[in-house]
Amino acid sequence: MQNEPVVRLQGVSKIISSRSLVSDLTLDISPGQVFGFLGPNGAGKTTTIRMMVGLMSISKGDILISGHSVKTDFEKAIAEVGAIVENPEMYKFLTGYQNLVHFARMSPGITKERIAETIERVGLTARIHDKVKTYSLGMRQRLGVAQAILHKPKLLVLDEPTNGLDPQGIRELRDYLRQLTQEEGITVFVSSHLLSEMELMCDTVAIIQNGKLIDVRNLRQEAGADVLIEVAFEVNDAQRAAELIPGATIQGSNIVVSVSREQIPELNARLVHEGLQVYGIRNVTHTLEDQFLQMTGGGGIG
Ligand SMILES: Nc1ncnc2c1ncn2[C@@H]1O[C@H](COP(=O)(O)OP(=O)(O)OP(=O)(O)O)[C@@H](O)[C@H]1O
Repeated sequence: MQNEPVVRLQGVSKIISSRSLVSDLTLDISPGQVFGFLGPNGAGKTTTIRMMVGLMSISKGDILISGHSVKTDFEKAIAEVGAIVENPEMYKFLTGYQNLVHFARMSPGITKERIAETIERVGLTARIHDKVKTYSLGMRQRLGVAQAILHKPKLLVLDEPTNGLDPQGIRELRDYLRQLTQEEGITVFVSSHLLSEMELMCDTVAIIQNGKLIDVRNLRQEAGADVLIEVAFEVNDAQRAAELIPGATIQGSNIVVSVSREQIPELNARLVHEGLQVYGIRNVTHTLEDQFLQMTGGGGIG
């Protein structure tokens, strides 16, 4: 199916010794994007990922990967996944290329051409015949990603991939993950506790705290006519203004209304036409940062 979600979390919970680590996560991830799973330390990101890739059992609910249940159809589900959850296994005294060839032997059907293509995709061509022990952290990670996508999975899962990378490394990661979605049609699922990185890297971000899903946001919506923003009009008579504008709520001397950008001058004209004084118009849409700061009490972003 064309629009089938790559990942579907259906009421997923993890309970260990009667403690709930993850509660009732429900979420669909559509194909071809970089999807961010954002939350402070201990929020339940790794637990969720471990359930997605079969490293931990699911206490309640189910996870479907390309329509296959991780619970009841694990082989098919996991065939669609490439992941780096713990440090990928690599032989440091072999070259990157030798590592990939060795790894490819374990999965049937991976050709030499596919290995070459994958090396290209992760930008390791220039150093692939050097020993892994000479690689930087970023290069080891690229090799790990190459290993993870050799079998052309639909989903690539990376747990905190920016940890330990310098700003240049983070930038490169962002660029090649984006390219992977375009060139391989793969969906990338990354977790992080750093909002600033997620905002630059991801098309959609889900926020998790204390094991619960707080919000899911599309970060790539163009500011167009169909995007609603919250706008406050500061007026001399909020009561009357609210009567003139359907759906408006009163907040002190302001009315707040969800509108498209194009409607703002229209509403302003209506208020003025009805004899109201408009002292100010402000966009009060909560940014992701507002929300994340509120949620983490101000300490969660880097
Ligand atoms: N096997 C386990 N048994 C008991 N508690 C666990 C287990 N694994 C994780 N936890 C607890 O579950 C909570 C969520 O942990 P998890 O590792 O999923 O968080 P996280 O969002 O990935 O955070 P971090 O970025 O710090 O890894 C934490 O309080 C952790 O101590």
